[in-house]
Amino acid sequence: MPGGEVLGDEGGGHRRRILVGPRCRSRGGFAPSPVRGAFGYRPGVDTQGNGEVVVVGGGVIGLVTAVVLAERGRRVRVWTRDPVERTTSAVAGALWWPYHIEPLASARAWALRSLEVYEDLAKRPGTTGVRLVDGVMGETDLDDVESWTADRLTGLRRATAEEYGAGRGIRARLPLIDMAAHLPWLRERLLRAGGSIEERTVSDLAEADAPVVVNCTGLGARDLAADASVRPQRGQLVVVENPGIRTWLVSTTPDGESAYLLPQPGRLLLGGTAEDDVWSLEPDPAVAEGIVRRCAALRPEVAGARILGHRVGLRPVRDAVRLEREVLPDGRVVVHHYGHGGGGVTVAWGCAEEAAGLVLSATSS
Ligand SMILES: Cc1cc2nc3c(=O)[nH]c(=O)nc-3n(C[C@H](O)[C@H](O)[C@H](O)COP(=O)(O)OP(=O)(O)OC[C@H]3O[C@@H](n4cnc5c(N)ncnc54)[C@H](O)[C@@H]3O)c2cc1C
Repeated sequence: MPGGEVLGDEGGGHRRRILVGPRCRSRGGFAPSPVRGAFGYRPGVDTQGNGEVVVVGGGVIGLVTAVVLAERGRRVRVWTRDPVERTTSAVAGALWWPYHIEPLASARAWALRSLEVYEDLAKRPGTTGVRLVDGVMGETDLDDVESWTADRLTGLRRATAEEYGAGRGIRARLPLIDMAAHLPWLRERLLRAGGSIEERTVSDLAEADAPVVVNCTGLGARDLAADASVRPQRGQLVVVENPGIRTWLVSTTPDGESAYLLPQPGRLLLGGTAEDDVWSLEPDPAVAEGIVRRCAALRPEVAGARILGHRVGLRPVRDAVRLEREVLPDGRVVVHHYGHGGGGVTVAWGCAEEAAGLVLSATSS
């Protein structure tokens, strides 16, 4: 991993690959703390004031939350079972649009806040992986979109028949994020802000030896927070050589299947599927064939494009994103922040700021 320093790599039960950045090294770093007390927490430690936070989960939600906290002066350690490249977040397309995420009103507000951040990051696309790209969202009414985006979308208008003959749609310039570049960039930003990242699997949130723990484990919260209401929604994508498509396109067929084309640097992503309660991470060849067929019906040049690979991810869907504070019996605070469904990238900055607010109010009261 570029930029970070690996401090430790222990054998035995826990993998412990720890990355720290320059600010962290200069002030002594975050060595892994020994396990203390019945819950791995040292009784009698200041539970309010020392500003230290453990964020469990290093997907887009955990990393952005950690960045916001670290840049607001908190000492932040991220504990993640998987390196960023193997998270659901790394599978995402990732177009800015609140999709399969509830409650919609909050998701839209978080999305609009995140839009501001992404528009700024898009000034440095080569570094951040964020670009503003034109495209068409099918089966969508202009009035509906205008009602919640309040003039915030660049170039928003009805799509012409030439742009989208398949039906009604809107055209806009939206953030399209290359997660292969963006997640490592977020990781570096966190390290630069003094945070650290440790690869370790947590079996109990009380293991974290900090006064505040933020639970950003996505689907992992099923076990970690004993929350069966967060469920997998399987999504499959096909990665092809780009035959020259520069704009994104999202469409729904009359029988409710989705088809989307997202041009990313060096490749074109074709989607997709949304299968509730399916756990398999194996790409299904028949599903892949259907995706290519649906996309080729929209953009015929895709039909012969060389397939570079297949991707599958499990969206952590929930009736509502869980963003709330829980006080443990020993006085420590857990902020739960998971269940972002198909819109985690879209809302990341808005809801991370809200999560950070819960953390900061817990440590300042
Ligand atoms: C095919 C597909 C396309 C998508 N397209 C888009 C899109 O265009 N736009 C958009 O906004 N969103 C999109 N999404 C949704 C988006 O990917 C998710 O909403 C987002 O990745 C959720 O992020 P997360 O950080 O909560 O979860 P994850 O990325 O799953 O991260 C969870 C983290 O928790 C860690 N963890 C879990 N359990 C434990 C444990 N016990 N101990 C330690 N660590 C643990 C994991 O290792 C990981 O680091 C798409 C998803 C899929 C599958």
